[in-house]
Amino acid sequence: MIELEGLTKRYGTKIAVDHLSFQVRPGVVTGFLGPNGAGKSTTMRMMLDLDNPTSGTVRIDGKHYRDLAEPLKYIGALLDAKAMHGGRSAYNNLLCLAQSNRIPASRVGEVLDLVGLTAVAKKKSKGFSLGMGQRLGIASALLGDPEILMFDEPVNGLDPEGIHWIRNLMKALAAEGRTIFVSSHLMSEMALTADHLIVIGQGKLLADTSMADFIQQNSRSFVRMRSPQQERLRDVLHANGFVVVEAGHGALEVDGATTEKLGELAAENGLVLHELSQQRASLEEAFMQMTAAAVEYHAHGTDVHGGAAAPGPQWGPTSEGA
Ligand SMILES: Nc1ncnc2c1ncn2[C@@H]1O[C@H](COP(=O)(O)OP(=O)(O)OP(=O)(O)O)[C@@H](O)[C@H]1O
Repeated sequence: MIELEGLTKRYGTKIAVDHLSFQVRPGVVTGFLGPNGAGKSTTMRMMLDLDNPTSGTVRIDGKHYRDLAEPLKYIGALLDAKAMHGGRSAYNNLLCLAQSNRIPASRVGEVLDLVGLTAVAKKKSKGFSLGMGQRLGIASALLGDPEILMFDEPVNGLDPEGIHWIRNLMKALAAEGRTIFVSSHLMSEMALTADHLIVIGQGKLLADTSMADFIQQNSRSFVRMRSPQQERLRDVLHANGFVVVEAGHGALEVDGATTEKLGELAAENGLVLHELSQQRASLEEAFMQMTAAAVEYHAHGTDVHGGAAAPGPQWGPTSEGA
């Protein structure tokens, strides 16, 4: 368990992290999202005592990081995969880390095997590709077999096989009851990996909620219908009080209804349907909807909503009521 209370970081007049309070719980993968410059890396650095908070606290299983005797056995982190000593082999990089945390040398071979780097264990890490460096960083995070793991952009530079591997690794580690905290800019990937989300914007907490609730609360959900008898279908829907939007290509979009209800209504009226499908926005659309006002760096002349069909933004933290 990781607990943040009122965590704040100022750089001069800039508030990078603004009174952040949340908990990262064991047994699930928690995604950490926010637009560029939102304060994710600063927050993660403070969690690992790599940066001092201006105010507020972070507790790792109830303790401050600097009070953990052998921190790698409590919390493993991949923050910057390039932080390894390039002149040392993959094996020696991990061995140094293991020795400083009284971790047996046999564990080095185990984690190299786990991340698929056994064949290049003796090679200097400066010759590693981005993906290999990322795997080495993940190996170092796993070295102490910690209960808590933090990954900043872990799929950066990984090929599809590597992305699949890290996704399953994170899920498996969470299923073992570990606390997994992961940031990523790849929304499609996050949607497949995370169960719970912490979203920040301009250093402030915007959401602390389950993935399903986040998408539901920040996007429009509707049923899409197509029929060769479109006009009659529209009349029937109107007569039954539904709000119908013409979506082009002969499709109608109906808000606030289930596919069951609309299918039955069509059948009662002898209407043929070619399509009846529940549509829900993606995590990416929901994310852009929520963070639109908190984006620090906009590209000029670009619609940041990317055509997301959604009502006006909802502000303030959302919560599962946990
Ligand atoms: N050492 C520093 N000195 C001054 N400002 C800083 C420093 N580190 C970060 N910042 C500022 O703090 C804010 C948060 O930065 P941070 O890197 O934590 O955001 P982020 O969410 O990780 O961004 P990204 O997604 O782009 O990596 C930014 O406005 C950044 O410019």
